[in-house]
Amino acid sequence: MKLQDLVQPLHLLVPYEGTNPEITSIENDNRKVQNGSLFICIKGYTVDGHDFAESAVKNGAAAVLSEKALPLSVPVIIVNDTTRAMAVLADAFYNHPTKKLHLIGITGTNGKTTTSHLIEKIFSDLNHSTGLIGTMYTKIGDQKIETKNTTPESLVLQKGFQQMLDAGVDTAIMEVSSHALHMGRVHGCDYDIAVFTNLTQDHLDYHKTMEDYMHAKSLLFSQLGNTFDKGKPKFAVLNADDTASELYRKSTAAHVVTYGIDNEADFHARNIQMSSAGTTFEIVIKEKSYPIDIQLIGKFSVYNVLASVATAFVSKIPIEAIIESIEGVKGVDGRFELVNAGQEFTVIVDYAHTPDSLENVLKTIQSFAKKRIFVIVGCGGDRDKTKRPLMAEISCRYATVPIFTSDNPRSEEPLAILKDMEDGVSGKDYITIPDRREAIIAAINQATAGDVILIAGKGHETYQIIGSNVYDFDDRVVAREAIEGR
Ligand SMILES: CC(=O)N[C@H]1[C@@H](OP(=O)(O)OP(=O)(O)OC[C@H]2O[C@@H](n3ccc(=O)[nH]c3=O)[C@H](O)[C@@H]2O)O[C@H](CO)[C@@H](O)[C@@H]1O[C@H](C)C(=O)N[C@@H](C)C(=O)N[C@H](CCC(=O)O)C(=O)O
Ligand SMILES: Nc1ncnc2c1ncn2[C@@H]1O[C@H](COP(=O)(O)OP(=O)(O)OP(=O)(O)O)[C@@H](O)[C@H]1O
Repeated sequence: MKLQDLVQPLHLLVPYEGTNPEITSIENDNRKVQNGSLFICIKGYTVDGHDFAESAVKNGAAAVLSEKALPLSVPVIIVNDTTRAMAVLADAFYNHPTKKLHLIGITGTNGKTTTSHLIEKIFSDLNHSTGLIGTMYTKIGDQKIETKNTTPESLVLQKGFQQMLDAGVDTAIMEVSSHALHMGRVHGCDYDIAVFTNLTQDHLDYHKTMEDYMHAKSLLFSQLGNTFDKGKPKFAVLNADDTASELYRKSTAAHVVTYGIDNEADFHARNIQMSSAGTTFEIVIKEKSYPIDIQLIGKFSVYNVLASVATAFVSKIPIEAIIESIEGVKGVDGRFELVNAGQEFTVIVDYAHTPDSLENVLKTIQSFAKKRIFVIVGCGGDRDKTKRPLMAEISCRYATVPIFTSDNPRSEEPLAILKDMEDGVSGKDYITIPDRREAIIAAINQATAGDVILIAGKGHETYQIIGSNVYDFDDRVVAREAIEGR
């Protein structure tokens, strides 16, 4: 693609009419630049990409996109915000792939991964070829690729969509983080359906206030309403029981459908009955009631199911097929996952790492636990510090034996993170064991028949980040070894 054509969608104040090289790739990392690349300078959190422009040109860059004038031998195109411009160019370079996909975006504090997996299951059970982008991995057809971010940056994202099309994928389901929305990573994605799960405290290290966090998520819904050229209606699927939905309703020009339990909604759950094996309820749609018997537990699972049912329903999948598919879901990796090695007590590994999700999971455990509840919990380093005392307080409120430990301390001192947690529970009973393996072993060694142990925070993760080192660590493996070694 010629440079002048490529930069046209940027609608530059003064259109670019300089030399017009053929652009063979777009890169924002000078180490990946090849002959003919357009190098985009991004001011990062650790380094400034503008400092690598000269080296990019040496590596073969045919042009550079920058936020300032640079003395280079190739054309330099200047824009105010290279990150946003990169999203527009990536979409154009890969020929607007999301216009050819049925694209579903899911945002919210909790439940994005679970809901996206449920939706993906429904579509693939109906022989759709699906793609999935989220915290656990990116899936393109049958191939799974490890990811660094829940929502990758725009170049990776748009290339991924193009690869999906090449692999015959027709439906892409993606988690959309508030960071990605705020940074403009998903700018240019043509969503068909945007789903909101819920909004509770998280990521205040980045967003600073809940208002800013709530507003960032609204961008998905305003973006949804802006494009009508796919020849089919667009839908915002909102949680009627979460007050933030009001803002998202106002933000979008798309059709709004709601789901809920406590308030009236287009997809309404009633007669919810929970056991330790699963949940039954009725889904009421347009005054018709459909019974469903799922293998997931907790009120939060009912919300995730309702959001998935609503999304599939507005995608014109028959309700009977949707229900059959969801009833077949046994669980999602690292979400309320049982570790069973023949022991007489229950061990659950769950990804709950926000106050709200921890409380939901502990409440659910409380509803069936007959004896003591142990919780092993930590808080991530270099992340929202205000969560720490709250996570500790919730643990002490619901668990008989709260054990505070480490969870990816990163560059922070583990004991300092634990101190922040302890500040939320002075005078309460808890145990502090900084080493996560020792904490798990201690709980398992103390447990007796009928107890429940929740190992919270890491779910599907298979590592522990201490300093800048990444160590192999899987709560499920450690728990199994501890049970076998008892
Ligand atoms: C704060 C943040 O968002 N950081 C993201 C950012 O990294 P960064 O700003 O540190 O980048 P940098 O290393 O300073 O580099 C700046 C520029 O120089 C370039 N560079 C750099 C070095 C070099 O030798 N040559 C070169 O050209 C880089 O390619 C880049 O373009 O760009 C990286 C590549 O796109 C991201 O992976 C990284 O996300 C990190 C891992 C991160 O933790 N992000 C969090 C805040 C995040 O986005 N989280 C959300 C939600 C998670 C949740 O819901 O729990 C997510 O969607 O993941
Ligand atoms: N709808 C929900 N409401 C509240 N808590 C939930 C909900 N769904 C799941 N959870 C809890 O939150 C944890 C994380 O769930 P999930 O991975 O689906 O969320 P997520 O939004 O993808 O999280 P992240 O953005 O951190 O990746 C689960 O392990 C469970 O404890």
